Amino acid sequence: MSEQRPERINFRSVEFLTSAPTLAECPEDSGAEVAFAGRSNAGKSSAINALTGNNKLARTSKTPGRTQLINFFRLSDTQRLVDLPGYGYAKVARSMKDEWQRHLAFYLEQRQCLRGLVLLMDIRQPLKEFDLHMLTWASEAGLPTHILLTKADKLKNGPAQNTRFAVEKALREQGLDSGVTIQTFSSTKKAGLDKLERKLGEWLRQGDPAQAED
Ligand SMILES: Nc1nc2c(ncn2[C@@H]2O[C@H](COP(=O)(O)OP(=O)(O)OP(=O)(O)O)[C@@H](O)[C@H]2O)c(=O)[nH]1
Ligand SMILES: [Mg+2]
Repeated sequence: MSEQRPERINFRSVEFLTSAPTLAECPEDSGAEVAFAGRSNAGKSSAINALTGNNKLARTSKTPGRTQLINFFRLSDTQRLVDLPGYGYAKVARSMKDEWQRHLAFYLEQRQCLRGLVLLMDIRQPLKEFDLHMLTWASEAGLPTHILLTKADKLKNGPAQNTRFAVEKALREQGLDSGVTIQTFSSTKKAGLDKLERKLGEWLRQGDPAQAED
């Protein structure tokens, strides 16, 4: 069986595209998009920077809730990465949180170009309420999800993999494991980048006429 090896996506060619205050103001719903979601401070912006090799691209912060706009990054004319605002920011009013949750659910369900969701969780506190909401929405929308257990550098090697097994088991038990893949990750140590790149490449090339086999 001959396997075609499509060209790797050059994540380093990334450029900031636009910020949208609401999902209604997103760029045109065409091409292919992958969104990064997760609780505030989970490391979404750091992961995008590590992936693209550009530490100045997405603003990171020790203060949770730094990313309040939906930031779009362009990889090519038809491929984008999306940094979603963190959820679970204590200082945001309850009504705003509810509003944001509605937007988020709408985006996951309606956005045609959305190929997959990267869901980041701090490896020291995975599967919080927000994460389960996201997994439920993604599952309902039939959206493949790749979980990054971030800040794995904060743990020793063994326990990091044990956490992954525990999360996999919990998802199976809750019937939320369909279409979900999981890996450990560290932006600071650049650990797990290859696996993440492969998953994103798989998603972003879907439906790309340049990659179509005939
Ligand atoms: N040790 C370690 N720290 C990390 C890692 N990834 C992120 N951090 C730190 O965690 C904090 C939050 O990272 P961000 O990337 O800003 O998190 P975010 O999910 O974008 O946060 P919001 O924009 O507030 O939603 C920063 O101080 C980062 O330096 C990691 O892999 N290892
Ligand atoms: Mg951020």
